[in-house]
Amino acid sequence: MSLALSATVAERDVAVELRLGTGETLALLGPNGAGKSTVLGVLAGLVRPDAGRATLSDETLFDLPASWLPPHRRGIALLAQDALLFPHLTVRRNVEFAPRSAGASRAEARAKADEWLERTGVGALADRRPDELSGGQAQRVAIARALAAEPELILLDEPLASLDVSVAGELRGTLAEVLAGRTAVVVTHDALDAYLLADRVAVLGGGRVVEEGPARDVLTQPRHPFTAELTGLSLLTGRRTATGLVTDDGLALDGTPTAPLVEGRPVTAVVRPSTVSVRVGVPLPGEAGIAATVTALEPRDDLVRVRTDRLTALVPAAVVAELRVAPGARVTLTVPPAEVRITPA
Ligand SMILES: Nc1ncnc2c1ncn2[C@@H]1O[C@H](COP(=O)(O)OP(=O)(O)OP(=O)(O)O)[C@@H](O)[C@H]1O
Repeated sequence: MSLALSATVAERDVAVELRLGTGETLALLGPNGAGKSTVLGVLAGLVRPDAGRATLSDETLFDLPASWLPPHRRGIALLAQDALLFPHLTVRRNVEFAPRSAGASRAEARAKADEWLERTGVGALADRRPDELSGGQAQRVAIARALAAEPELILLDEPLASLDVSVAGELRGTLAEVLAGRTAVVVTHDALDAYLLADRVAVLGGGRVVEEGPARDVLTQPRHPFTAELTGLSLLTGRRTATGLVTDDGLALDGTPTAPLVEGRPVTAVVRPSTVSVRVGVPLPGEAGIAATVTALEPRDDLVRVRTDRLTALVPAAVVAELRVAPGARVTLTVPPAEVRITPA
C-alpha cells in the first residue's frame, strides 16, 4: 500500500509532504514539538488539516476541503505509546475485537487472535486481563491487536518509549519481524529504532521535513544538525562470524544478529555509544576489549562523546576527568555483545 501525504495544520505550524512505497516502514524522527504526533494524527483521521491530500494505494483518505474519510474507514491502525487495552476484556478478547468489528465470526476472530498472540510472543497469556500484564507484555498484546485488524497502514507512536531497556530490546526484535513487508510509520526519538525498523527516515524540525531518504543514508550521512546529533550511532562493517563479526582489518567483536545470518556474509554492527565503556591503556592478554585510539572529545551537557578510531563512547564527564583521556590516548573499549546489533550490510 503506497502512501502519499501532503498536509498543512496552520494552528500547529505543521506543513509536510511524505511518500512511502508499498511494504516500506518510515521512521519519523525529530525533537519534541517537531510535529511527529500531528502527522500520525492527520493520517489516522484524528487531526483535520486546513489543507492537503492523502492517498493510501488507490483510496483517498482526504482531499480537502472536499473529502474526509473518518478514522474507522481508513484501514489504519494506530498504536500509542501506552498499550491502551480494554481493561475489562481478556487478552484474547482484546485482540479478537478488531476482526469481530470487521465482521469475522467468533471462531475466525479467535483463530486470528491466537495467531497474532503467538507471533508477538504472548500466546500463553491469552486468558489474562490487562492488569495482570507487565508493560512489555501489554505492548505486545497491543501490537497483536493492531495487526489482527489487518490494517493497510500501521502507525506506531514511540512504541518502545515507556519500556525499560532490556524489554525494549526484545520487543524491538519482535517489531522488526512483524513490520517486515508492511506499510508502517514509526515515530521515534531513537536512531537505533530507525536503523533497525525502518527502510526510510524522515526528520521533522519545526513542523517541516528537513531531511528524508533511505534509513541507512540519512543515518550514516546526516545533513541536518539534529539528525547528526541524534544518530551518533557507531557502525562497523565486516563479515559474520559464529559469535559476531570480524572487520576487514581483523577486529573481532561478539554481537547479536537481528536475523539469522550465515557466516562469511557481509554485515554491519550497530552500536549505541551509551553502551560502550572506556578504560585507559591497551587490552590485557585474554581481555575481550577493543584496542582504540581517542580521536576527539565532544562535551554534551554532563556527558562526553569520546570518539575513537573504532567506536564512539558516551560517558559521564566525571569519568572522562578521572580517566584523563585526551585525543591520541590509547584506550580499551568494551561493549556487551547484546548491545552489538549485527545486521546485513
Ligand atoms: N492538541 C493540540 N492543539 C494545539 N497545538 C498542539 C496540539 N498538540 C500539539 N500541538 C502543537 O503542535 C506542534 C507539534 O506537536 P507534536 O505533538 O505533533 O510534536 P511531536 O514531534 O510529536 O513532539 P513530541 O516528540 O514532544 O511528542 C507543537 O508546537 C505543539 O505545541
